[in-house]
Amino acid sequence: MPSRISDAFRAHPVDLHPNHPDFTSLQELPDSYKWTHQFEDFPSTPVFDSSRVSEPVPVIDLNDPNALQLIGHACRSWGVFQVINHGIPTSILQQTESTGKTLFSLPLEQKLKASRSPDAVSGYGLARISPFFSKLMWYEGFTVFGSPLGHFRQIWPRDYTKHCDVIEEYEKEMKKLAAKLVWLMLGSLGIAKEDVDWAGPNGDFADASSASQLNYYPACPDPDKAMGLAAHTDSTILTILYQNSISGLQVMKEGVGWVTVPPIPGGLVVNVGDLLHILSNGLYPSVLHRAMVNRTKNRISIACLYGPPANVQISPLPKLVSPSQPPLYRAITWSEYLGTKAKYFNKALSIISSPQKGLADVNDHNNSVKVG
Ligand SMILES: O=C(O)CCC(=O)C(=O)O
Ligand SMILES: [Fe+2]
Repeated sequence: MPSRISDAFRAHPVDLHPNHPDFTSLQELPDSYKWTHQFEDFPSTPVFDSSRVSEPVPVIDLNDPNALQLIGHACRSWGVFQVINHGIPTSILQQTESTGKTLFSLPLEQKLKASRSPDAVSGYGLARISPFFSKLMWYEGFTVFGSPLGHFRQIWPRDYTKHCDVIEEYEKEMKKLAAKLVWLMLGSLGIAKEDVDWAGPNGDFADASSASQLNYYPACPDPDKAMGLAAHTDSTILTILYQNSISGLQVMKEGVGWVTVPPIPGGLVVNVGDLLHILSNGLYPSVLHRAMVNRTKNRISIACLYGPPANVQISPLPKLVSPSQPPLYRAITWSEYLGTKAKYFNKALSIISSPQKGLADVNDHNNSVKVG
């Protein structure tokens, strides 16, 4: 059983590099990138009820005195919301975006110097979820877990320190915001600091782990047939996503279908991840989401993937369990969950459902089905 985050990935290597494309050289969408409804793994065949017009994804002002209730409602009914007045200086978000842009604009051979090795977490490469789909995604990404120094030195032999500083500052701010959001999300369920022993003596989640995921979706010659990042839920407690001004993120709203989350100036998207789904005993569903691409514009997004210390057992919080609400999931560490996700992808939550009925479901794997 993996005891560290990196061990979870080492146990499930994903070989991503041999055919890494240079998107700038492709004038037409190759067949291997064409996602169509004819393919059974096309992940966007929602049960779409066109008679129901969706409300927009909630936008919550963190200075609003009702923020706690609004967050609770958003988590329960959407599993996602946007926040404004979150306290992260715009300059930090802009500088991080600029580092991302600089990185992805480099020639392919330069980026490949920082390739993520098959059994590692950090580095440049395709989407980690790629092996679960027969079609390729119009996407490139760079994951930072721990220090980016080694990779950044390869990419920018001269000015790597500048970019390392940007990422470090971004991560520091994001971790602060993430801890605040976790308490708001749990607080809206009546959970107090003393109910979460791994939050640390000050309740500041000092031992929490996080990774930064830079996502890049180059302009695409045939965006209606392409997929940026296929439908998935995040294996986190929560994810904070910054998107540049180009729209692309969509979330699945039950009974409605895919709903676009439009970028709002200064706003950040907050996703409920699988581990919060578990902690909340299913009250807050992890949100199924995907990213679409654009014909003329390059899109960048930056995700802060926030989780607990790697070895803490995560299970439905005792306050949310009762004889009428038995625990839906067994206890699991983040490392172990990442290993389960790497193996079973969107079936991971049902695999750890309690009592262990999930194993029987493994064979009817269907990527379009929301788990949990
Ligand atoms: O680019 C986006 O909008 C989504 C990114 C995402 O889902 C992720 O990084 O997990
Ligand atoms: Fe995601």
